Amino acid sequence: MIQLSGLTKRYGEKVAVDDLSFTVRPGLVTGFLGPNGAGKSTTLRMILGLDLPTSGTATILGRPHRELPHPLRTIGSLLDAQAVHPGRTAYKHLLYLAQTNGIPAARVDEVLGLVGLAEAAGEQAGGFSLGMGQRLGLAAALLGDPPVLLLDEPVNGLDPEGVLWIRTLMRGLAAEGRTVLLSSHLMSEMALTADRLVVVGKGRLIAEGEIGDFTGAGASVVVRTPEAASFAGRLELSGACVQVHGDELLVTGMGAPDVGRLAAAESVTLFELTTRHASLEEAFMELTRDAVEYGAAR
Ligand SMILES: Nc1ncnc2c1ncn2[C@@H]1O[C@H](COP(=O)(O)OP(=O)(O)OP(=O)(O)O)[C@@H](O)[C@H]1O
Repeated sequence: MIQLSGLTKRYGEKVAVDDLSFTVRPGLVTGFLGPNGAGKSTTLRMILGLDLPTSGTATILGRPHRELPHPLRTIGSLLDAQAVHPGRTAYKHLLYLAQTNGIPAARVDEVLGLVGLAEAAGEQAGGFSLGMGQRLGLAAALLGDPPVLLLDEPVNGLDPEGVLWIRTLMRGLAAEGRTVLLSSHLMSEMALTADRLVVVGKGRLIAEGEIGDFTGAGASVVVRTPEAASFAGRLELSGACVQVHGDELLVTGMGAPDVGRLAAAESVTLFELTTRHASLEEAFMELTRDAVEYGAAR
């Protein structure tokens, strides 16, 4: 469990994180989503004790990071996968981390296997591809077998196979009961990976909830009927918003069951009755419309 309460970070006049409060629960993948400059990295750095909040608190299992007796065994993180000494082998890099955190050396081989780097254990990290670097970063995050994981843009720059691998790994870790917080500006990726979303813009909380809450909110119903014009009028009388395109109606403000019931009551023939969910991308754009720092002119 990660808990943020009134978390705020100012850099001079700039408010990077503004009174942010939310809880990240165990057993789920929580997506931390926001446009560039929204304050995601600053928030993650404060959770990890790498930046001090101007005010407010961030706790992991009830304690601020600096008070954790065994940080790596409590929270594993991946912020910048390139932050590895280039001349050190993958094995040595992990061994050093293990030794300085009271983790048995045998765990190094375990995590190297877990992330698919067993073969490359003796290679210098400086020669790693982006994907291998991400795998090594994840191995470090998993080293202490922590109940909480926090990853900043873990799929950035990965090929489709790497993306699928990370997605499966994240879902598996959450299924084991761990708390997984994943930042991203890729809403399409979040739709496939996360159970819950926390959306921020300009440092502030914009929305949080289950993935379905986001796509469900923008749902519309497509109706095809030979009696389009008259049925549209009837729907509007019942409070729905209707756009007519030939024999097709796009209905908002009324769910498919109610549209179907009304059609039955009025003996209207329907050729199609389909709920169309807004994509997460559409929902995200709508939510963050006013919070994009440097968006294209509209
Ligand atoms: N050390 C700093 N000094 C001054 N301003 C900073 C500093 N770090 C971050 N900021 C500003 O705070 C805001 C939030 O930045 P942050 O990197 O946390 O956003 P982000 O959501 O992670 O963005 P991105 O997706 O682009 O990484 C930005 O406007 C950024 O310019």
